[in-house]
Amino acid sequence: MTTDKTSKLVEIKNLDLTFNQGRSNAVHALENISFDIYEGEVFGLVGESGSGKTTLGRTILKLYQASGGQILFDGQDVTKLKGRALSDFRKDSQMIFQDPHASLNSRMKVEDIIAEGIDIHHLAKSKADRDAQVLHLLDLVGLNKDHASRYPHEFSGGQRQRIGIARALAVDPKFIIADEPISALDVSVQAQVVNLMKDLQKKHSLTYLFIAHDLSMVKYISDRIGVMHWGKLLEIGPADAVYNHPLHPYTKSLLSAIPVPDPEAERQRQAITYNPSRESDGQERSMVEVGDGHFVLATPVEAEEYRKDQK
Ligand SMILES: Nc1ncnc2c1ncn2[C@@H]1O[C@H](COP(=O)(O)OP(=O)(O)OP(=O)(O)O)[C@@H](O)[C@H]1O
Repeated sequence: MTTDKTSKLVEIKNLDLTFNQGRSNAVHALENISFDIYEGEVFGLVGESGSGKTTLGRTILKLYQASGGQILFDGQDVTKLKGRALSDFRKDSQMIFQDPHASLNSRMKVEDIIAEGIDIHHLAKSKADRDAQVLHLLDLVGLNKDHASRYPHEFSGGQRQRIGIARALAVDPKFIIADEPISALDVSVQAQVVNLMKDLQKKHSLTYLFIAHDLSMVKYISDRIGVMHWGKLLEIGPADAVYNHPLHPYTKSLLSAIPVPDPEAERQRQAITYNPSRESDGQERSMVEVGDGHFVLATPVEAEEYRKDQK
């Protein structure tokens, strides 16, 4: 995978979001999140359920309003987009959802689901052009023309996710947020869908934010990985570094939960329990670069410990 480290497609600066602000049920879902996603990069975002991954994705796409901070897309402040610029942003950034069953309108034919964005953004010159685009998209995702006139319930989970991918690709986007795109699929088809997404990313020079809780699959598709917990980014680094030399105890704990295929290694695998007390001790922490491009949320003292740990 080639990553152009000079060109930032998405810049997230000190992003904050509190749901139900000022009420007793307030949730601080995003806390001072800063990171960039480079053009052509796959950025994997991992963390357990409730850590804020979906909220972060939806906030980047302007589906939720941030309480503070800034999001730049192609250098433009997302919160300030209006009119034509907003419409372009809506076309350039697409989402693939976790549950392909719930996210596809069951009363629409596949061709109309796939062509939704083409219609909204007036990207077809004629009905024949629209049909041709749909056929091309079906082919791209490994489906065929006979599938165009069918309904979502006639497909398997993996095929439905392929329809969701074709729908996202239909408008020729730059950026795709895939929110746990394989979590709802049978293990046997998960790798096929990830491989397809990887191929398409290369072919179409796409940039992905790939959200998942399973680090093993994320490692396979991502250039860099960010680890989230309780609304905070705890660690960011090259995929290999985060996977092979995790720094933050939370990342270590996440990794230790992954089963290993080798039975002997699996027998010896010890799950590490994470003690989150350091996250609520009131100490000020910032992202510190401990290794090459490998950052961890730490106090100066902890940063030293992480540096030693790395050696
Ligand atoms: N619309 C909302 N209103 C209020 N609270 C919300 C809303 N959406 C999410 N939350 C809360 O924000 C926190 C982060 O949720 P989020 O769905 O972003 O986590 P997640 O990491 O994507 O989890 P999952 O893997 O289960 O989707 C949770 O505590 C959740 O209950």
